[in-house]
Amino acid sequence: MRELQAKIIQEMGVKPEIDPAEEVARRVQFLKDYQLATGTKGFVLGISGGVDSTLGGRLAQLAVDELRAEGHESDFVAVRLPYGVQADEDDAQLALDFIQPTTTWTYNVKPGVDGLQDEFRTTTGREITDFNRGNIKARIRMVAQYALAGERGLLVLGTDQGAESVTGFFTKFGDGGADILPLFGLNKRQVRQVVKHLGAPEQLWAKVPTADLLDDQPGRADEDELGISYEHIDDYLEGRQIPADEAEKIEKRYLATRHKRTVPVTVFDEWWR
Ligand SMILES: Nc1ncnc2c1ncn2[C@@H]1O[C@H](COP(=O)(O)OP(=O)(O)OC[C@H]2O[C@@H]([n+]3cccc(C(=O)O)c3)[C@H](O)[C@@H]2O)[C@@H](O)[C@H]1O
Ligand SMILES: Nc1ncnc2c1ncn2[C@@H]1O[C@H](COP(=O)(O)OP(=O)(O)OP(=O)(O)O)[C@@H](O)[C@H]1O
Ligand SMILES: [Mg+2]
Repeated sequence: MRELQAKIIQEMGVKPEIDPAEEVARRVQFLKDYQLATGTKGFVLGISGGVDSTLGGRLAQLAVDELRAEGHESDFVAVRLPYGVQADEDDAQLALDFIQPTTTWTYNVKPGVDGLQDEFRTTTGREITDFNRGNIKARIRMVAQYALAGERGLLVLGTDQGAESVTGFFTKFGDGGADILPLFGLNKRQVRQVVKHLGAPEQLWAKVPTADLLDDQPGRADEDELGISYEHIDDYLEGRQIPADEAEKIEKRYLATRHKRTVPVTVFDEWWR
């Protein structure tokens, strides 16, 4: 195995194979223990219709069901955060049907995003790029979830998992901004495996991953933007050998995005030198 690969696998905590039932039990227990230890009242998570939030949402609801059955106060707020009308709204509704959340809300991020876009133009005299605006969408979703969390004493869940973490394929302080990460340690195919094990319909577990942040290219596949396949990323994280040029692409992204996987850098930090 490549030297950096071994280091990355240790940091990402990905196992070469998993027992889905064991992963569900461990992660539901983690959510329950964390809620009880912090004295909070439950969880909030944006549900996009993608496979990561489908799993994160279902695990949260399973934790809430168990906490309630044990006599604790607990709520899971599943929040739809569309930018106006979402093209794959059907998938989001299917995810909600599967998750069965105690509470479902819809919080349209369009007015917030458009307001910032207008003020960007006023401030700079220029039109914001579609790419940069995509990151604003992800950050406004974070703001909306923290508004709900602050009001109700909830924890914001994040859906960061191994394949996204290693490539830094998330918006810093956007979808990367969360309190706890119940999927961390799984790669993308393991997320699918666990969702399938929990009984989600194929339309959800087989869905092509998309950040879906661009107006110019709606539903653009992550793999297209990344230029690396999830098959290769997953194999790499399971310790398998992949073509050297693909491994180099992953490692280049890993090194360039270290700043996203740490708390803000201070004068005491040396890791970046
Ligand atoms: N070396 C360094 N040390 C400390 N900070 C550094 C830095 N380099 C950049 N930065 C900061 O980081 C910022 C760039 O990071 P960021 O704002 O995240 O922007 P960036 O990484 O350029 O873009 C986010 C990427 O994540 C993808 N994404 C986003 C959201 C969801 C998903 C998904 O899979 O669903 C994917 C999105 O498609 C895009 O490719 C810079 O503007 C700068 O402020
Ligand atoms: N339209 C949306 N509505 C609600 N939440 C969203 C929306 N888009 C993104 N999110 C939130 O941002 C997170 C990161 O997006 P990401 O695309 O990585 O995950 P996903 O859509 O759940 O799965 P996939 O990566 O397979 O598309 C989501 O898990 C979800 O919590
Ligand atoms: Mg998505």
